[in-house]
Amino acid sequence: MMFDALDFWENVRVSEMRVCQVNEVFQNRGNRRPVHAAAIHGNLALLNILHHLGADLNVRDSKLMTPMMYAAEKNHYEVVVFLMKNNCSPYLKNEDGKTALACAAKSGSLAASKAIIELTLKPRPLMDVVDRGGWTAMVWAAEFGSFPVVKYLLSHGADWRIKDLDGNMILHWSAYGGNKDIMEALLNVGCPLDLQNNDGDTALHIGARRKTVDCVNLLLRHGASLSVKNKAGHTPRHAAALVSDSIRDLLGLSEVINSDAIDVRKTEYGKNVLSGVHRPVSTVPEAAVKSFVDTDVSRGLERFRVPWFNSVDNEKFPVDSFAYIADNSSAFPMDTKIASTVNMKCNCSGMCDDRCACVVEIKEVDGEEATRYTYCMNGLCTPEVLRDYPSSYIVECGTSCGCNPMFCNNHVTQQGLGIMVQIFKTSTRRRGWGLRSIEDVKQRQFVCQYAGEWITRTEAVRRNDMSYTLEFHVEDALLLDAKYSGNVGRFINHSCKPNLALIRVMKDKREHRFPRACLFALRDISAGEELTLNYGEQFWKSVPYSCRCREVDCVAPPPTCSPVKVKSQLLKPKAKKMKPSLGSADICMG
Ligand SMILES: C[S@@+](CC[C@H](N)C(=O)[O-])C[C@H]1O[C@@H](n2cnc3c(N)ncnc32)[C@H](O)[C@@H]1O
Repeated sequence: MMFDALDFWENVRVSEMRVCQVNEVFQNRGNRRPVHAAAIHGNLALLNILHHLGADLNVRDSKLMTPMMYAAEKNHYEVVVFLMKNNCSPYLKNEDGKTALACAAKSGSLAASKAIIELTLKPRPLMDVVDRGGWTAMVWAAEFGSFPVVKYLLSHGADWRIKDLDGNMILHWSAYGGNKDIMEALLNVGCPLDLQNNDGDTALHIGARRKTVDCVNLLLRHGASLSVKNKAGHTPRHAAALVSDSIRDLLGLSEVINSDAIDVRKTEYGKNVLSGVHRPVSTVPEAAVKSFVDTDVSRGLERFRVPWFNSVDNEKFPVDSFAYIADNSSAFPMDTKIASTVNMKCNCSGMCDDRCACVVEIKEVDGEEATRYTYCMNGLCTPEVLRDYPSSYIVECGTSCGCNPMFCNNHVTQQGLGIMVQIFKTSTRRRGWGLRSIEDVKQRQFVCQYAGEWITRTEAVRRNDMSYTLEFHVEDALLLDAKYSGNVGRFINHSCKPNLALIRVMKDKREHRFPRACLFALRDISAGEELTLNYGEQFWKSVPYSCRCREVDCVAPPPTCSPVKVKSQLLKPKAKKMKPSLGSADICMG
């Protein structure tokens, strides 16, 4: 027996509530049950009681809505978390075919969207579920103008290429919704600008018709075509003629906007080029505008897609020249025995705090306690990590720790890529491909790992190419080589004024000997900037070419030795004894 939760929802005083069954169906209220009411109202306590009394949490009302869909729609994220943890399926659909995630996205409920994604084991398929109109959750967020939700879903790998039943892509819906930030984010990941739907309309036709001035302006700046005709034979100008003066003026001025908007050579490091979809303009020689390819170089191994882009020449990205790995690997059985006082396991439950054994360091000599370099609540590494760089290192909680990786914020680098990046062809000879960010990055934010294969020095000599090799100055350490197996880190070029720091991160005993090399932002980095690292003096002493970072204060010395000498240097045992402990060690390239 249970009191009427629906009365509770309608603010009827408790004394006036009537008693009802836990699973009673209220036919006069769309076949909802008490659990629906508790979810709609965000009443977690009531939901808990109902659950303990045996209420079914996955029940549907006459519109096939589950309690989780209602809670998601209203952004009651604690209720969503509770339902997810109590085995409610995020894949159930309502009568329109919408999942709870789509309900959350449509109403701009960021916290609820996050709760669903983070508590779903493999969230990518869930994000790409379509409803009866062929719309994904992200399309709903774009139409209803929720930039935070679109950004979150995009950054977690939601597929922007899915077309709806009318052949619209999300860019069409974003032009319809009119939110310029959403449109910019979509253009930045490579949404095709002039794609036509089943009626032949591009996003520009739709923006013009809907009078979404900001979006029309943005589309024009990215080079959207004014001459594409839809099936009725109308160009975007025709569509605009049916609407307001502001749009007509905008389209009338479009040639002026186009002629000075995008110069590939000027903006190679700028935002515009990231769209990869702009058309050649008069200032750019035809041959200089090449390809943007939205394959995922990581082949699904990263939580964000990794596209490549070449606006410089005809070289295609060498997909098969290396195997993509998201974490370090080794071809050798590795001796992981360590003599260490470093604590590598905590007994926390749920979320760790500053008493966590992974975070607190017991000093060897006097038994004093100190806080290690770790992360702030917002996920950025602490300022001390960069202050004490390169000797700083981070200990994260690992698989044998008691905490819950879902809630503990000491697992930052274990989720793969930290930001959305793009591999691009640089325009400087010798620098080849590089890596850039396609979102703004905060100082101290985790960017990515430098993943590679652990190899011995003998193997390094056999490979005879130190271009992708990281050396950890730790006693009898192996070398980390990304030549044949690596991740996006292997495309990071050197700069004498770098924007990334390479920090050692360990999460368990094995990683104490073989730490992961993780890259954190040394300063705020804008979307479009190339990500760079300082390879260290040793690297420039051993290569037969000089640095071409183009920094004004480039300090790389001119070439001093031949490739043959590099090889013979490698064969000799190191003259200087390697640094004995992690605490004082640093890492360098080559
Ligand atoms: C780790 S790889 C970086 C990715 C590389 N650009 C590619 O296309 O695969 C290191 C190599 O990039 C090139 N490189 C990186 N930074 C450079 C710089 N500042 N000047 C000249 N060459 C650079 C050198 O050939 C170096 O051996």
